[in-house]
Formats: sequence, structure tokens, C-alpha cells
Amino acid sequence: MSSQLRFDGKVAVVTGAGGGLGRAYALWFADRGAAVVINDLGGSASGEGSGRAADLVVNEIKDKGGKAVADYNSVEEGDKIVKTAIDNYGRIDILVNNAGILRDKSVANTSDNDWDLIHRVHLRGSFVTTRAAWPHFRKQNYGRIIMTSSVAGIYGNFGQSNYSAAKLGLLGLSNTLSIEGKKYNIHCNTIVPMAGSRLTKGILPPDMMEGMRPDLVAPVVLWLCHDSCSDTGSVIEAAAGWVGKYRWERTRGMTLRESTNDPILPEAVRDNWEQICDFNNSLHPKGNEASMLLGKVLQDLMEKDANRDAKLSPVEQALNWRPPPVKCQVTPREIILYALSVGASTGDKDGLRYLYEGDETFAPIPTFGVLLAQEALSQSNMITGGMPGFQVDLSKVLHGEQFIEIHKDIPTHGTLEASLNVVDILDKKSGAVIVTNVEVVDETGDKVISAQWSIFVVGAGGFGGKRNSDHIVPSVDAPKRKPDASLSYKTSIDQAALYRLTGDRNPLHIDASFAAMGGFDRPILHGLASYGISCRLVLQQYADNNPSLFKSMKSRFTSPVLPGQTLQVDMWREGNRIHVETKVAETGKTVLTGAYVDLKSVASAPAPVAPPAASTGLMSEAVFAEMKRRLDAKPEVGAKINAVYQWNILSNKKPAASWVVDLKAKPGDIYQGEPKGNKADCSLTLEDADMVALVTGKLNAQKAYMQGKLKIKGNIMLTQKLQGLLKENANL
Ligand SMILES: CCCCCCC[C@@H](O)CC(=O)SCCNC(=O)CCNC(=O)[C@H](O)C(C)(C)COP(=O)(O)OP(=O)(O)OC[C@H]1O[C@@H](n2cnc3c(N)ncnc32)[C@H](O)[C@@H]1OP(=O)(O)O
Repeated sequence: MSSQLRFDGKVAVVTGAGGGLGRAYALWFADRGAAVVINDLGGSASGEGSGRAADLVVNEIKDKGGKAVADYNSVEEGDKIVKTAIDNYGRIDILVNNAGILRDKSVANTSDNDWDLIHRVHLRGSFVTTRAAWPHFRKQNYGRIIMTSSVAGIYGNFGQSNYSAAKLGLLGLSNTLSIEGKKYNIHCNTIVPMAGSRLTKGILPPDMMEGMRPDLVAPVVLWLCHDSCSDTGSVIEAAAGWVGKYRWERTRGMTLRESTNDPILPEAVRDNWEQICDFNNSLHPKGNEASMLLGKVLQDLMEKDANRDAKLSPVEQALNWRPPPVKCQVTPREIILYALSVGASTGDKDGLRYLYEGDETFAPIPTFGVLLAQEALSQSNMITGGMPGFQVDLSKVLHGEQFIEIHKDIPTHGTLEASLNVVDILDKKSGAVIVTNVEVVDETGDKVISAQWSIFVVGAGGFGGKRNSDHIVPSVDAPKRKPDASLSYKTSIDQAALYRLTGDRNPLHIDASFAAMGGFDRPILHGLASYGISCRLVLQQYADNNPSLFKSMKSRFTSPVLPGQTLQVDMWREGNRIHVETKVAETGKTVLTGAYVDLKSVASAPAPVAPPAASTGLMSEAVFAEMKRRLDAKPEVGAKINAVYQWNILSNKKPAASWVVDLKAKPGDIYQGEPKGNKADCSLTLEDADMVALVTGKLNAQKAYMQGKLKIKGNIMLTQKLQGLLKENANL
């Protein structure tokens, strides 16, 4: 016969030991030599009332010569229960969390209190009592804990939503404690008992109660708490003299994607449901095996990716690459910095529209969208080693072509998402052209920008790839006639240094030694800087500086621009398409070819403007005198006010007019003369015709304004109003 399992010298704490299972555990422990703390509040199955059930059990043990002490604390104050053990026996070795109550109700009738009470006693009670015992277990490098779960928790039971949730919670608690306790020889197991007790009295019939006596479960708990039992994290069911063990079972499942880049769709889950749920060859994961299995799934996918990539040519690998979408932030700061870097100025007509977030029409120059799309290229390190397969030498990278289309106004604040897709890599012999599409969506998923890059990698051709692509948005040659309009912008020597701050930090644009590696004498200007400058001048010429008239822009970069050179933008209007060719004025070399800006509509059709070099730019004395004469002619008292403007008009000479007006005046009012209160200096109250005359003194005044000789400080909304008015009165 095998030796008897003994607990001599051990101290066991059993909660809820005044009756039923707890009492049975306590009697068995005492019988096998342990000193036992008999914890019981007393009271009924639903936790009400109090009595001294614990005393009866203590007496029963003592009568048999055993050691026991009573404890009447609630498990909600489990530290006091543990203190009873320490105070009386100086230690604690075993803790059986057994105490519990019932508050059975169907879920709809379960009150917050019914829920909380059950959780407080079962789950929280076991937790606080165990936490109080834990330091003692750790110190002595020994501890045995039992959590009490229930078939109601494992399988569910009508009317026990609170109880079953708490009971399965105890299993989770036990799982974690068995892991945390391992290195301190602290074992934690879960018993799933079924026995006739105070809790089941009245639920089970008497003969069942007898067949399911608690003392038929207690020996299982004793074994689990013995030194010689190595189990921890086990779940053992015991009832009526039958004992069994639980474990998790999981189907093999299946991976619903072929590559780490693939998404999975609900339809794929539906279509494979049978296999997902097939328990043939099932697995029984333990502990962290489950996460290891999932780790293996990912590893397999990555190996598959690698194997597949290994079989692909470098070009195919690059074309298969789908880097994750990236976030791009828009704030006025980025918009303003971009506008400055492509030459917008507060001295320009409508300059504040791009440069001042307080302006009512504040908006980005549309080509700013390229910067947002470019985030997908930068953050994926596409041309700095991030793209698999086709490798790129950064010092040989030139911007070949650019296309952008704006589908929805770019917000002035917000977060957008950009995703890229390499659509072709072309072999041009003298170089390779990487064609990349980028889509930018806003927070609602609406498409805001489509962009296309053609990146020319000098010297990377000759790999045997195709020469042409259907995916490229084509450039379109300008008409053969003389340009309809031409505007110029002299770039600053620091144009590239400024443009870099918008995001493209390619050293080609600032570092002479790096530029030399690409075969350039000096750092060259970003292609996108020339692109943005050209777009800005087209909008000035044909869109009244209104960025929402912009639809799309395409350009090829045929020759580099050096910072400090003057860009001359020649334009031809064909319907809503403005063909563009940009050249360097100093050398006559074309730098942007096949370019066009498509507008939604053309704001006005001004007469062809001669290149600026031909203009004197000065407001003539005669125009100034005429303007002043008109301004000095105050409206007559009693005249109807058609419009109210508040403009301060200054010239390089002296104020053109200094008026005092009623700030409350509005169109339709009768001009009463200078008001007494509520007045503003240096403002004008003019009838429309006079206002029109002011500016139609005409192009000369406008040009003077453009060139900073005539400064108009005013509200931009009013500028627009004035422009609308000008259009209406074009014949004046
Ligand atoms: C963070 C992500 C950032 C994205 C990357 C951008 C990084 C930026 O920092 C880089 C820049 O801004 S660089 C500055 C702007 N770009 C330039 O200055 C390039 C100017 N272009 C050139 O020098 C030549 O056209 C050159 C050198 C490009 C080609 O000249 P050649 O080798 O003499 O070619 P050519 O004989 O004229 O033609 C051969 C075939 O190539 C096609 N091709 C020519 N120019 C092209 C161009 N710009 N783009 C695309 N394809 C071009 C020709 O059509 C020809 O092909 P095919 O015979 O099939 O028609």
C-alpha cells in the first residue's frame, strides 16, 4: 500500500469552511495533520445573516484531536483571514478559496448589485485573500492555492450570468497565478466541484445530495495541495467519487491569406468556416503555446513571402511591394511653408490667401498635395533602401515626371492617409524610370489626391525591362504658336534650402559633394519647386489665384534648374487646359516640358500679358492724379451707398485719401456725411463706380500694386468682392 499523504506541520486556510465542501476540506486536512483556519461568516446561501458555523467545525476537529481555529471575516477582507493563520500558527501553506454565495436570476432581472455582490465575494474575495497569502508563500518558497470554479462557469447555466462569469474569472486568475508562482514553488489549481451543500440544498433531490457528498470531492483537493503533486494551472472536475481533468482543445484552424500584405475578408471567413471549425487533428495548447502557434503563423507567412520574392525578378519584387499606408498631417504651418518655398509672397495680389491662416480664403497652393502624397514615398524609404528588389542609388535619382489631381479640397487641418503602389519600372537604357502611384484619402475615406511620380535613376537602365508603360499619365506638347501669356519668377539662391524644409531632404539640393556624385557642378533645385512655382503663376494668370479652380497638373522635368535662376513660365490656353513650358530665362533652356494645368474653369480671360521685362511697372503721375481726383470727390450727402469698403490706400507718396466713415454703414444706406461716433480713419466709403474707377485707373494701378509701389491693406474678402465687381463693370 502506498504511503499516506500527510500535511503535518502545514497550515491550511479554508474559506467558507462552516459547511459543505469547505467543511469537508477542513476535516480532511486536519485529519491528515494540518492546522486549519476555519473561515466562515456564517449565514445563508445568499450571504445573509451570521452565525458561528465555523465554531462547530473547529470543535469537531478539536474533538478528534486536530488543530483548528475559527475565523469569521468576510473574504472581501481576506488579509484578516490570512492574519488569523499567522497570528495563531505563524505561517500559511495552503489556501483553499472556497467561500461563495448565489444570487441566481435571469440576466434581465439581474441588478447591478446582484452582479457586483457575486463578483465581490467569488472573484475579488479569492483575489484579495490570495494576495494577502502571496508574500508568505514567496518568502517560504512554498504555497498551494485552490480556486473554486464551476460547471456553470465552464458551460453556462440558466439564471447564473453573474455566478458563471465570476466562476470562469477564477479560472483565468488561476491560470495567471500558476505562471507567476512557478519560480517560487507556488502552485495554483482550479477545482470544478459538484456536491450537495448549503448552496445546492433545495436544488438537488435528497438521494442526489447523498450521492454527491462533499467528502467525495475533498480528497481531490488534498492531493492537489500536497507537496508531491506537481500540477499547477490544472483544472480538475470532481463529483460523486468521479475525478477528471480539463484541457483546452483548438482546431488546427487555417490561415486565410497568402502573404503578410494580404487583408482578409468576411467572405473568406464564411467560405472556409467548415475547415476553421474542423476538430480533426485538433491541438491542445497550454500556457503561452497559443501565442507561439500564432507567432508560427506569421513566421510561415513571412517565409512564404521571402520564398515567393526569391523567385521573382527584382522588378517583380518591387511591383509586388505594398508598404502600409502612412499618415500625413496638414496644418497651416505646412501649407504656409510650402507656399513660401514656391515663391508666394505677402506682396502678391492675394498673397495672404496662401500665407495667412487668418485669411478667410486661406488654402494651399494645389501642388502642396504632392507633399502629402510624397509622405508615402518618404516614410516607406522607397528610394533609400525600403523597396524590395530593384535597388536605387540615391545620388543617381532625378525627378523625371510628376502628375497630381485634386479630387476634393485639401483640408487646412487634419490627418490624411497616403498609400503607394509601384506600377512600372521602365528600362530607358540611359536610366530606369520607376513609376509610382499614390492615393491620399481623408478621415472619411474620400479620395483627396491622386499623384504619380516618374523617378529617373540615371545609369540604372539596361536590365532588359520594357521601355514604355500604359500606366503613365501622358505629357502633352504645347501648341506651336507664341505663348498666350508668360510670367516669370526669379528663384532665390536659397530656394532649395527653403524647399528642403517641406520634406524632401535629398542632399542633391544642398550638398555640393553629393551633387558632384550625380554629375552636377552645384546643388540643383527640386523639380517640385519649379513645378509649384509654375502652378502658382498659372493660377495667377488664369484662375484669379483661386486654388479651387485647379483640377490637375502634369509635367516632365527635362533639365535641372539652379537656385537663383529665373523661371519663365509660358502659357497657352486651350479651353480649360493651360499648356505650360517653363524655361530658365538666363539660359533659355526648357526645364518643364509637355506640362499642363487643367482647370475646372478659367476665372477670367485677360488680354495677353507681355513678359514683365517689357513693363516699367510704375504707376504714372497722370494715373495717380486721376485716382486722387476721384478719391477726393466725396460722395454727396444723400447719395445711396452701393457698397462699403474699408481699405487703407497708401502710395509711395502720401495717403491717397483720408476719410472718416460710419463703420455701421451698409449697402443701401444713404450717405449722411462724416459720422460723430463709430468712425474709422483712412477708410473709404465709395459708390461702386468710384471704386471701379480706382482700380481701372486701370492695369497700371494693378501692376503698381503687384510690384509693391501701391500698397493696399485690406480685407481679402473685399478684394474678391472688388474683383467680382470689376468683372460686372468690365465695360466701365
Ligand atoms: C521622397 C521621394 C522623392 C521622389 C524622388 C525625387 C527626388 C528629388 O529630390 C530629385 C529632384 O528633384 S531632381 C530635380 C528635378 N529633375 C531634374 O532636374 C531632371 C531633369 N531631367 C534630365 O536631366 C534628363 O531629362 C534625364 C537625365 C532625366 C534624362 O536624360 P537622358 O538620359 O539624356 O534621356 P533622353 O536621352 O533624353 O531620353 C531617354 C529616354 O528617357 C525618357 N526620358 C527622358 N527624360 C525623362 C524624364 N524626365 N522623365 C521620364 N522619362 C524621361 C525619354 O522619353 C527616353 O525614352 P523613350 O526613348 O522611350 O521616349
